Amino acid sequence: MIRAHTTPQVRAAEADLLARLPEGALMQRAATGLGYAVLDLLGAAYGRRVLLLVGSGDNGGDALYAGALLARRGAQVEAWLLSSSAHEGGVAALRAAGGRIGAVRPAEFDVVVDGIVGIGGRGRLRPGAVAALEAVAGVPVVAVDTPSGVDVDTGEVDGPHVTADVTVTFGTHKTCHLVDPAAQACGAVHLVDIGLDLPEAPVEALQAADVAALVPRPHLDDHKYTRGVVGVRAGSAAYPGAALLSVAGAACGLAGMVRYDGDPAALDLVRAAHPEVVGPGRVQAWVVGSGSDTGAEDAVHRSVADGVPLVVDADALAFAALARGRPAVLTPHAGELARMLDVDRAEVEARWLEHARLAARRYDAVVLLKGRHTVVARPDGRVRVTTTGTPWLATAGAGDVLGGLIGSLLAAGLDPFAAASVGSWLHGAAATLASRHGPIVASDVAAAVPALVATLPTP
Ligand SMILES: NC(=O)C1=CN([C@@H]2O[C@H](COP(=O)(O)OP(=O)(O)OC[C@H]3O[C@@H](n4cnc5c(N)ncnc54)[C@H](O)[C@@H]3O)[C@@H](O)[C@H]2O)[C@@H](O)CC1
Ligand SMILES: [K+]
Repeated sequence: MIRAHTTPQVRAAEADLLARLPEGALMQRAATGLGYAVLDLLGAAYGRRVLLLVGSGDNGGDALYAGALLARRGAQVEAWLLSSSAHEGGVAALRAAGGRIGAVRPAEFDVVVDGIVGIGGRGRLRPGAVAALEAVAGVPVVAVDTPSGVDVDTGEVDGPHVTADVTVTFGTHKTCHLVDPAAQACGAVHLVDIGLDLPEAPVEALQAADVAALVPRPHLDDHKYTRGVVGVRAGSAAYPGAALLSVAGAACGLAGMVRYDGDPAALDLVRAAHPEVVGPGRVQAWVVGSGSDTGAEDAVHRSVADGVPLVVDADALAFAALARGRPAVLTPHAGELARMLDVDRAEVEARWLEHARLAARRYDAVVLLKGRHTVVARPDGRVRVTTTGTPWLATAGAGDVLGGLIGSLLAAGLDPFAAASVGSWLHGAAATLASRHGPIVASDVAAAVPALVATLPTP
């Protein structure tokens, strides 16, 4: 599991550790990890030109000590001090190692180390920092802890900021490493363990081993009914494709049986594509999805009345309030969530985390906000971010497959938060597997799920 802690949580853990360690030890751990990560990126130190952008706090201190490490290995290291004060010990260490400090001449650098601000950054970057970033545009950047200029605890971005190739963070991940748009500015994120003892994280991201432990697997004495039956109410005579794709997602094999209870006109098409699908009957979870035409309200009503968990997607989201307080997963994209909350789409896209949490609270249900890094929020504010996927997944019908997949996990017994986060992880990973860097369509994603599940480590 990747866990992202808040700045106050990190500060508290840091204070606890600082009290038990010799002075400067924590920063040495951080700076050493940072120095080696820069070395990794450069391939070698000797003769390489490294520019440190140094702010006034400990983030700059980390950059200076890492610069000293690189200078001792033969790199030409220059520090551009962006504030009237800088970490004194770090400045002395860099000087002692042969690094240069002061006015930086226009020169070509192999890498820029962004030590402007980390978890102590407040508000927009100051003009001097912005000018420095413009002067080094195009040079690969390693960000220290967080890309300067992004909001660490929300993942929001308001104004100029560093766009890093690599971000080296310390002790734990921060929200900005997972949540867009800030996550897009991080590049590859490398975590250096500095020994912090941390509480439960409010934001996390499942990894393959976590999914392997959560994904339902049949027991020796299971039969199709004990593995769970998922029912699909999506599609119509006018929109049979939505029925086919929702069923494709539900019929990936993670539940024991799939029932289709949509428009009878679509049932023949569904059966032709998925002969294993049966007609209406008892289920352990419903998927009420897209293309139900005018039948969406009735479909949500009947599914809620059944008392089993449900997925509410697409057209049905207009009636999501009917599922309030039920075990439900609502699966809007940004535009749909904007309508559910009566705000502009741009506001949702600027503040993913806030809006996903707000909707989960307001609808008293798990909300899965679809995006590059999908955000799954529980009413109590706990969040999982999906980091699997490929840009090729932005294709028609992919959401229908996701809804069906989550429904099958609900039917198999996963709680709504687990079903949504595991389903989203599998959906993204299956897309990557199917795509192999090339184009895909939604049915390819569903078709790749069984092979993907087979590659998961056995827990
Ligand atoms: N907390 C921890 O556990 C550890 C923290 N370390 C480093 O320490 C950093 C935090 O250090 P600090 O608390 O000194 O804070 P930072 O260095 O992140 O930033 C605070 C400084 O930047 C200035 N500043 C704030 N907002 C600014 C803006 N928008 N534009 C320009 N300057 C701005 C402030 O005047 C202040 O001096 C972490 O990000 C990490 O890099 C590591 O050394 C080791 C462990
Ligand atoms: K930084």
